[in-house]
Amino acid sequence: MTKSIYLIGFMGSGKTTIGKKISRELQLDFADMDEVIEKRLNKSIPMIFKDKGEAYFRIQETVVLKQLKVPIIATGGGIIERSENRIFMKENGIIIYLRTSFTEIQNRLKDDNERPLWVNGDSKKLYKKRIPLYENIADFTIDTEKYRKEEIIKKIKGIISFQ
Ligand SMILES: Nc1ncnc2c1ncn2[C@@H]1O[C@H](COP(=O)(O)OP(=O)(O)O)[C@@H](O)[C@H]1O
Ligand SMILES: O=C(O)C1=C[C@@H](OP(=O)(O)O)[C@@H](O)[C@H](O)C1
Ligand SMILES: [Mg+2]
Repeated sequence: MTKSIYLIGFMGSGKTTIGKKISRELQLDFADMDEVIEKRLNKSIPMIFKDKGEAYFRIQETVVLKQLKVPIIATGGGIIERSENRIFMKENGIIIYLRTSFTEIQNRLKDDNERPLWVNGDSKKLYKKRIPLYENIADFTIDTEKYRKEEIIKKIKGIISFQ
């Protein structure tokens, strides 16, 4: 395993779920960036946003991104917000974009209250702003509605086996 696999995509696209499954099936180390940040700060994401604000969270994201050296990394949906994150992932990894329609995201996150930017603010506007950012840096794009989870995992396994 030379380069890390970065899973990117909007909130609810399945980065955490799929990343965990792949790491289990391939016996590869995995990191979910949100989990790493929550453990480091001993605070939930909502509490970090509430107590420290989004800007502070974004700084923590960049610090963690640059420190993580494991094969499979599930990023947070906003990792593409900062250009230094985009550049770092492009230079240090293989980027797989889990593409999901906004309607499907709404279905998956309808009861969610763990994502401050989903619960508050204009998530549709955020979605539209971010899609080009995901698309521009992706080395591979997988439609998470067109394929079942098992098929998504099989595709990612294929990408890993070729690198
Ligand atoms: N391919 C998929 N099809 C249907 N539901 C999914 C899929 N991937 C993830 N989910 C569900 O969507 C929700 C968000 O998944 P999660 O892995 O936390 O996404 P992310 O880390 O990208 O925000 C969870 O309830 C999860 O079970
Ligand atoms: O889209 C975003 O800005 C965020 C997505 C979340 O991760 P998931 O994409 O895993 O939900 C988490 O990093 C935080 O709530 C911010
Ligand atoms: Mg996640």
